[in-house]
Amino acid sequence: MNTLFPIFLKIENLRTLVVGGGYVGLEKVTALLSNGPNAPITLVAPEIREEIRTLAEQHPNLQLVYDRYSTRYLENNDLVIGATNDKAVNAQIQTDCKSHRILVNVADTPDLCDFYLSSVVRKGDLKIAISTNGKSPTFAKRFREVLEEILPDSLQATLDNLQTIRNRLKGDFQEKLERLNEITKVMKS
Ligand SMILES: C[C@@]1(CC(=O)O)C2=NC(=C\c3[nH]c(c(CCC(=O)O)c3CC(=O)O)Cc3[nH]c(c(CC(=O)O)c3CCC(=O)O)/C=C3\N/C(=C\2)[C@@H](CCC(=O)O)[C@]3(C)CC(=O)O)/[C@H]1CCC(=O)O
Ligand SMILES: NC(=O)c1ccc[n+]([C@@H]2O[C@H](COP(=O)([O-])OP(=O)(O)OC[C@H]3O[C@@H](n4cnc5c(N)ncnc54)[C@H](O)[C@@H]3O)[C@@H](O)[C@H]2O)c1
Repeated sequence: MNTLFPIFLKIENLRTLVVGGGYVGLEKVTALLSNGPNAPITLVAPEIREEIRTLAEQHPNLQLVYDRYSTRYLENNDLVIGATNDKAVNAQIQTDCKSHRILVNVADTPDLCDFYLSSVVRKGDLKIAISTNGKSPTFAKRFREVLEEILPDSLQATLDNLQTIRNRLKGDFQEKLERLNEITKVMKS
C-alpha cells in the first residue's frame, strides 16, 4: 500500500538545507528552484559542481557553504536533503534531523526519508505531483512527459476564467459550490 500523504509545500516560506554538491545535489536544488525560484536554500559541501555555482549566481537566495556537514548547519532549517556520496554521512544527517524534528530526505536511502521529491507536471497554475512510492523514479519522469504532452496550453485560460467566476459568485458556500460543480461538469464528459 502506498501510504504517502501528498502536500504542496510553500517552499519560499520555508528554509531548506541541501548537503552535497554533486549530481544529486544539483538535481534536488534544480527541483526546488524550478518550483520556488525565491526559496531560501543553503547548500553545504566541500566540493560544489559548477552548475550549482551558476545557479547561485542567478539566485541570491541559494547560499553556498564550502564545508563538510556538521549538525550546526541544521539550525533554522525546516527541511533537509542529504545528498552526499558518503552513506555514513547521509545516515548521520538523518539521525540528527530526527533528534531536531526536522523533515529529512536521504537521496540514497528511501527507507530513511520522511518525504520524497515528486515528478512535477506543470501547466500554468496547474501542478500535478507524481510518485511511484519509490518504486521507479524513471516511470515518474516518463509519466510526467506523457501528461505534459496531453494537457492543453489553454488550461491556464480555463483556470483564470474559473477564478473570475469564483470571485464573482454571490450567495452562501453551498450555492457557490453547486454553481461551480455545474460549470465544471463538462470536464467529465
Ligand atoms: C521524481 C524525481 C524527483 C526529483 O528527484 O526531483 C525522483 N527521482 C528522479 C529521477 C531519477 N532518480 C534516479 C534515476 C536513475 C534511474 C533509477 O535508478 O531509477 C532517475 C531518472 C533520471 O534522472 O532520468 C535514481 C534514484 N532515485 C532514488 C534512488 C535511491 C533508491 O531508490 O534506492 C536512486 C538510485 C541511486 C543509485 O542507484 O545510485 C530515489 C528517489 N528518487 C525520487 C525522486 C524519490 C522517489 C520518487 C517516487 O516515488 O517515484 C526517491 C525515493 C527519493 C528522493 O530522491 O526524493 C526525479 C524525476 C524528475 C523528473 O524528471 O520528473
Ligand atoms: N535520489 C536520487 O534521485 C538519486 C539519484 C542518483 C544517485 N543517488 C545517490 O545519491 C548519492 C550522491 O550522488 P552524486 O552523484 O550526487 O555524488 P557526487 O560524487 O557527484 O557528489 C557528492 C557530493 O557530496 C559531497 N560530500 C561528500 N562528503 C561530504 C560531507 N561529509 N559533507 C558534505 N558534503 C559532502 C561532495 O563534496 C560532493 O559535492 C549517491 O549515494 C547516489 O547513490 C540518488
